[in-house]
Amino acid sequence: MLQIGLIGFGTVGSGVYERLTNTKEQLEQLLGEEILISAILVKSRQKQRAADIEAFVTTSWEEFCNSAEFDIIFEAIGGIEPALSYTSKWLEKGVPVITANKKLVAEKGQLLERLADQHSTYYGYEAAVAGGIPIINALKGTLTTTPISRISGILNGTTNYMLTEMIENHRGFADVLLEAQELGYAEADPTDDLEGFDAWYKIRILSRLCFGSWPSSNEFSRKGVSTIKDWHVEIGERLGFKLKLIAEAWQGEAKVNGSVTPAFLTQNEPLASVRGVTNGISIEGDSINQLLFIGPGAGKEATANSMVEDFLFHERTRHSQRSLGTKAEQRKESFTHAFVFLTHAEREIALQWVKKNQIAVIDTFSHHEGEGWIINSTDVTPFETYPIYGDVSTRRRLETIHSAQFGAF
Ligand SMILES: NC(=O)C1=CN([C@@H]2O[C@H](COP(=O)(O)OP(=O)(O)OC[C@H]3O[C@@H](n4cnc5c(N)ncnc54)[C@H](OP(=O)(O)O)[C@@H]3O)[C@@H](O)[C@H]2O)C=CC1
Ligand SMILES: N[C@@H](CC=O)C(=O)O
Repeated sequence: MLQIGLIGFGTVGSGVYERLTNTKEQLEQLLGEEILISAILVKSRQKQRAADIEAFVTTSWEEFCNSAEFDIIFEAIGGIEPALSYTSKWLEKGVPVITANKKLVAEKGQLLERLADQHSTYYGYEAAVAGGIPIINALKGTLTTTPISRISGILNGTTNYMLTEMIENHRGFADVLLEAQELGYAEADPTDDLEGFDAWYKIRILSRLCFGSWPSSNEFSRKGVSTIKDWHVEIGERLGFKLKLIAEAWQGEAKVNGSVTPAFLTQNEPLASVRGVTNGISIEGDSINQLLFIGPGAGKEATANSMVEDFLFHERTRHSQRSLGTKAEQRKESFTHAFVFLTHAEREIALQWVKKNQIAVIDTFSHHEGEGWIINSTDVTPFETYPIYGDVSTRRRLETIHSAQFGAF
């Protein structure tokens, strides 16, 4: 009999319980043995739990550990501690651990993978990136030697859901955030979603799989959605762009670069049509051109499905691993233009700034709160600036129309 331990019984943990219970027969057939959810570890003594949980539920770590001879542990509590100590304990005993905890994987994945190797077991983190999309095991299992030059995507379901609702249904920020929390999409502290931490953990994990080494926390930049104003979004829409929180990592000349930032996408960029809680991931390389993965990025069922499939993947293909010796292809900077937003009071300074730096402004839009300028530069500007993804080179150039203002370049 295969004994299962669940650490955490919130949105994801309870989803894993339901998935295991509802597909028990099928799983037992596949695994060739009976499965039993032996114990569940939670934090709060006060919380009401469903009456029909057929497992020992405890708030005591010691009781949990002594309650069974576990063959597999699912961790869905989040954060670094105590998840790190709990995970280490089971890996050291040679028990595989399946997690959805992207923060722990991004910050301590190197250590935990080493521990798993040393004890000939498995640390599975399929569900930690992009909820229901099987991207981790696709990279490990079927793209093992494919050279990759860039990976990019919409990796946070909460903010994509919020941006979609705010733009398409004109709803307020606080209202949609509350809904995303009620739907179980947001992190325990939603600052992780809003300030881009969640997507930043995920792109660091993907970067490790695509380019070989674990990026440290200061190597990838991060900007969340909290600086975005309604009028930035409105101007972007009027000029035909979609605003998305984009995470990317690419192989530069000397090192791997990475970032998380709100960005404006042209309509024909595949990720521009990724709406709601859906995530999208694009993988680029010479031999594959572009692969796209689109699917649910958060939520109970999708994430629990990934955790259970991760466990089965391990059982079937114990030795699958992306060859981290795969030579990565180099990429240039992945955008050439940016959107600059200025208040009307900043206009004169901005005009002087573009002239002094010989930067071409190729389109503008004026709003009662300020202006949006599309510039052909990727440099840091003194104004609120977001990259543009997609080809804007054929846009109407302004210098002939406004040469008196912008100067002719
Ligand atoms: N929600 C989602 O859509 C997704 C979440 N994830 C990740 O999954 C993990 C869990 O998220 P989610 O299910 O949403 O979180 P929840 O807040 O819904 O659930 C957390 C669970 O962990 C338990 N817990 C928290 N701290 C401890 C502790 N110290 N000891 C024992 N139990 C503890 C809580 O206990 P109690 O019930 O007593 O409060 C609760 O059952 C996180 O790492 C998250 O990033 C990944 C993909 C998608
Ligand atoms: N808070 C996360 C949950 C899944 O990883 C998100 O919104 O994407």
